Amino acid sequence: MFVKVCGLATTADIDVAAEAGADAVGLVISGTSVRGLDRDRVPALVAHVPDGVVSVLVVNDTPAAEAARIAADLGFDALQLHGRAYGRAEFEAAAEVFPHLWRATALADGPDTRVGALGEEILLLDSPRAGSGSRWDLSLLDTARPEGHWLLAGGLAPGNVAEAIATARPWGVDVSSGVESAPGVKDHDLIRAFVAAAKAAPPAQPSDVSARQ
Ligand SMILES: O=C(O)c1ccccc1NCC(=O)[C@H](O)[C@H](O)COP(=O)(O)O
Repeated sequence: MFVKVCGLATTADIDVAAEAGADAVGLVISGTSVRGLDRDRVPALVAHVPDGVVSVLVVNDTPAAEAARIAADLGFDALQLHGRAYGRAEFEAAAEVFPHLWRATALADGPDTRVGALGEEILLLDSPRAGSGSRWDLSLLDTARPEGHWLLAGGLAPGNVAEAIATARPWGVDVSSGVESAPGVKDHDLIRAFVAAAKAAPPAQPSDVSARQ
């Protein structure tokens, strides 16, 4: 089970996630998120991500091509374009600069659920309110379940991730609010507990596929 911990804010957060066994960590640049980092802090944080852990730049209101340039310049491994602001044209513009794109969307918005439909390497299905800790109706997957490299997100936490994996059968999971002690403040014990619970859950898909390019 591929596990991403999102919205990290300090080098200690990164160390804990990596030591716990997270496969990917997300750093958020956003004018609307409590987890939005001052841009001058991002270079040191991404440089701190150890080899073997996928560093993901997460944006929701930065123009896609600009975000792609930041991802390329700072040496991120992937760029997660989050929300309805990013359509095919934005993905194509970003891919010209930086090819390792992840598409984050809400199933309630009726997106194309084929992984790679907009050229992305990974599809992330989230609640309509990203980063809010809100769960969503996983029965929507019954008629629109993706295949391949897709992550389940939205209101996951150490205590519900195993059940969510069993229901949704994703390739991986993503968490932010559920491993925090307060909005934007990561709780290191919760990160450890989340990664352990997700890794212990029986995989619903083969894990022999890697997201690292
Ligand atoms: O985390 C945020 O604050 C955020 C803000 C704007 C766009 C995306 C954001 N997060 C992206 C993620 O990948 C989150 O981990 C995902 O939405 C799940 O969040 P949560 O329900 O809080 O676990």
